[in-house]
Amino acid sequence: MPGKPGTCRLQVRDLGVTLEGESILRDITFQLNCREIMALIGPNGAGKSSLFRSILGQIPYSGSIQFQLAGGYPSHPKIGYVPQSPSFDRGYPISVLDFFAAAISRWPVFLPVPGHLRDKVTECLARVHGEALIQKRIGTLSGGELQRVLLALALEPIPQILILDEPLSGVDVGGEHLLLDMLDEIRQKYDLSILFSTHDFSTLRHYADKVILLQQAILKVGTPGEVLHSPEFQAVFHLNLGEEGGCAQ
Ligand SMILES: Nc1ncnc2c1ncn2[C@@H]1O[C@H](COP(=O)(O)OP(=O)(O)OP(=O)(O)O)[C@@H](O)[C@H]1O
Repeated sequence: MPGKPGTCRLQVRDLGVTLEGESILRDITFQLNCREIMALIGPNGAGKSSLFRSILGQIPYSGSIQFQLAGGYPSHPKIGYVPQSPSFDRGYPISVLDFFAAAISRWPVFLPVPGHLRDKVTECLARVHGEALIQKRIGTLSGGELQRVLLALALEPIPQILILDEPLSGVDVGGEHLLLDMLDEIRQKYDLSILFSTHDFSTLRHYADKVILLQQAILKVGTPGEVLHSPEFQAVFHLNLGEEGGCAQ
């Protein structure tokens, strides 16, 4: 379901980022509405992660980032963040339960997890249909399973905005659809907005309400069709995806 302008929204205006004297982002203005799924695309080094990091308050920026609740009241949003998939050593001995318990409660990973904490972890994993993963070793999870665990972590507590940095990388095609269907379910169930970056354009039509094409500045914003068929998109990626879009990388 597309976003509902006029209710809550994230408003980014004239955002600029300069790191080590180099301009990374400039003139970034866009709006993310309630329940909207927005995809951020652009070549390597375009500034996608930097934009996320500025919204998260991790790097300095110029311009403004504001969040308004329904009724137009300014507020500090709760933001859930799924970083670019970390890789774990296959032999890493920590279970999903230990990892999760340590992350949400600072419970030491070398102590047995008490019952109430196990129940909490089970409840969190259930939000992503991941209860069955609780005893698996974190290093043995597939790309899609690891993304689900990281997503469950970002949903505790339930945020108003969910940001995912390349959630589809390292996930196979079947897993991609599972994950994106889950994001769609989550935004409706918890009434939140989602901003994610991707290099996979084949899923955009089905899952994104809006797409931003970024290369230091916003080159194009619109529906997936509008962006994928724009001269700006073809110029940046030197390709023509035809009617149905395709898959880069
Ligand atoms: N801490 C930093 N100091 C200086 N330059 C940085 C820093 N972090 C990122 N950059 C530069 O900012 C630019 C944008 O990087 P960023 O990671 O935001 O791009 P991206 O679009 O997420 O790329 P990718 O698709 O490869 O993940 C790059 O040129 C990068 O080298």
